[in-house]
Amino acid sequence: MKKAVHFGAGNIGRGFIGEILNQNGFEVTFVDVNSTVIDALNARHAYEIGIASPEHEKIAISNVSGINNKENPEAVVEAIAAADMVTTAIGPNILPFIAELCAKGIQARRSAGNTAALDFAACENMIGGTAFLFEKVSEYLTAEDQAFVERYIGFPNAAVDRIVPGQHHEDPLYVEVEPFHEWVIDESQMKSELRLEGVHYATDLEPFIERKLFSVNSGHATVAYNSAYKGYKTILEGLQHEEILAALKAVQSETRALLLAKWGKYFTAESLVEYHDVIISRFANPEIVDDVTRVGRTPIRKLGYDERFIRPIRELKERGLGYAAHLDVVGKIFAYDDKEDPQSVELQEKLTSSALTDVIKEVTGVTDETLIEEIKSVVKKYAK
Ligand SMILES: NC(=O)C1=CN([C@@H]2O[C@H](COP(=O)(O)OP(=O)(O)OC[C@H]3O[C@@H](n4cnc5c(N)ncnc54)[C@H](O)[C@@H]3O)[C@@H](O)[C@H]2O)C=CC1
Ligand SMILES: O=P(O)(O)OC[C@H]1O[C@](O)(CO)[C@@H](O)[C@@H]1O
Repeated sequence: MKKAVHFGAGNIGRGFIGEILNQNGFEVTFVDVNSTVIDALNARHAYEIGIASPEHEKIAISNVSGINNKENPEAVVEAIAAADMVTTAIGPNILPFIAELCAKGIQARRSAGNTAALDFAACENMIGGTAFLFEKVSEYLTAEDQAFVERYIGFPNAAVDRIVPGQHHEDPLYVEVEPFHEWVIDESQMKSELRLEGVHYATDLEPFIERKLFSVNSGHATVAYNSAYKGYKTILEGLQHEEILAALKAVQSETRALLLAKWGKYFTAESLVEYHDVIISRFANPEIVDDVTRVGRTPIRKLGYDERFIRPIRELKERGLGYAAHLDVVGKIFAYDDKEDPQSVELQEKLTSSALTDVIKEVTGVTDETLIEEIKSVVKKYAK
């Protein structure tokens, strides 16, 4: 049986990556710091996924186990040494913390003379997520290890799309997911010959990951921050408000203009409208209760230079295209106040203790003075 190691036994890990790996006949070892989940995986070696649709289909997942990387890092190294595939879904901020273990796993393969090709795929909401992981892993590799990686280990970028909301069930392993799913891996960066059913292999990931990130993630975040601003608790509640739906459609329209300008070879205006309409219906799935706080989590990350708002704004501006709808959401992200979210607390503290221009520069990385002034004006407009 083929073996996969997956970092992050959370929502997307169990609710999507685990399903695809299981359907492809893999034995999956989940690596996580959550001992409740890891203990349950080792006790049952199985779990269930529920599909959030009127039919409420259930999918049984088997041949799974877990390792707590805090308590048993050596077991993770051994698992990577014997793996046929390694994936992650732990959040972009956490990737640096697993880099050393990944490097040790690679070194263990090299010491054991295991020259079977292996790919690492980071399945995070991030452009160049696996490349970022590789950069961090490289910090722990010697020149000899690097030569080994060059021959046998691939770090293909990937994009995953499935809405898996926060889970509140008695069973810590049960996970409810939307029916839609899409997993794309950049085949040109792979070393292994393994190809999975249910994964789309592309040689040009960039247009597809940008379409996904700037449509699903920018769109969802637009609904979340607008909903938070108006005091709604769930995405579905917020979407009932016509101004919020209009804000989403305005962001989508700017996104289409950018995607067509950059990637007109891949997409038509009609196909993008269809893609965006499907996304609205996914956000409005009545079977899913998705908290605004989940979709709005980590606002400092989401205000990043290459993230879902600042990057499209920069790229639209460079092309002389409109970006008012994106900019409006940026104002509401700065106003986002969730006492349970450490980044939201940090952002609000920065706003009270430092000059606004400095906070904008630090958080967004923007240096264009005109844009900084525009951001300042929306931040002031929505400051509470
Ligand atoms: N939930 C969703 O709908 C989607 C999420 N994603 C991406 O997948 C990633 C994970 O998201 P979710 O599954 O929603 O989050 P989650 O919070 O449910 O899962 C993350 C898991 O990582 C674990 N973790 C945290 N620090 C760790 C460490 N140092 N070592 C090992 N495990 C650690 C947590 O305990 C948790 O189980 C994010 O990058 C997200 O953007 C991508 C597409 C869809
Ligand atoms: O995981 P992040 O980057 O915090 O953003 C949450 C996002 O995850 C998703 O659930 C799936 O991509 C989106 O719907 C949402 O925008």
